[in-house]
Amino acid sequence: MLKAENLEFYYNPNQRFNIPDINLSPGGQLLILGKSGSGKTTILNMLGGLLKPIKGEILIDGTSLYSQSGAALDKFRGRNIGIIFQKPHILAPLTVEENLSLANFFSGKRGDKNETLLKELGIFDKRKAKVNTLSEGEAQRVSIARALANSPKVILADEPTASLDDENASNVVKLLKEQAEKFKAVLIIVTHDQRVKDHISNQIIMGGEL
Ligand SMILES: Nc1ncnc2c1ncn2[C@@H]1O[C@H](COP(=O)(O)OP(=O)(O)OP(=O)(O)O)[C@@H](O)[C@H]1O
Repeated sequence: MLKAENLEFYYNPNQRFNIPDINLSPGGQLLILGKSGSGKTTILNMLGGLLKPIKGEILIDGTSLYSQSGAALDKFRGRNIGIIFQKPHILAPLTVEENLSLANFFSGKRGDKNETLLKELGIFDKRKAKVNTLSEGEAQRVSIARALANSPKVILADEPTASLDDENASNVVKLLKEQAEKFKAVLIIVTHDQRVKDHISNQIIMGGEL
């Protein structure tokens, strides 16, 4: 389902990242741990189709991610990959449901499960609220709903618990796992948050520079 092989990347040649291979079946989960600056966001961006590796290949359902470019890659990403960014990438002046509709629009998929998703994430009552009026935890759940709105095959989350208290952190990881299991999606979480460690047993540690 998701394979990353022989990936190489550097921003400058003196700082090369040591990137482990990844091979996950549908429904597979992986936690990528590592200290700040070890390259966690960098690898997530590569897996998410946002940063082309210098060498190596990423395969999603047999399709080589970076054999596509431009609009084709954008479309593939919109249909197959849901990314939860470290800082919620949601449009603050829009309402919760408008943010989800926008995600559906860009991927060309129907938003027939938006309502269910909002209910499951506990933000259905806030569907008419503008995102800039929500608490941080609620905004985080909206960004999760938006990432999941197109039933992606791959869910990538970058430090999804960083700004949350213990209870919300645990809830967010459980929600991500539940949603991934429900749709047999691959789930990859990158974090340095030790609280997430107990939730996903399949783990790799980024070793930083070579
Ligand atoms: N666009 C860029 N240009 C140059 N260097 C960069 C760029 N983005 C990141 N870096 C550097 O690459 C290293 C890894 O960054 P990255 O954001 O992947 O780490 P991280 O493990 O996600 O860190 P954190 O946990 O603090 O978010 C850092 O030293 C960072 O300064």
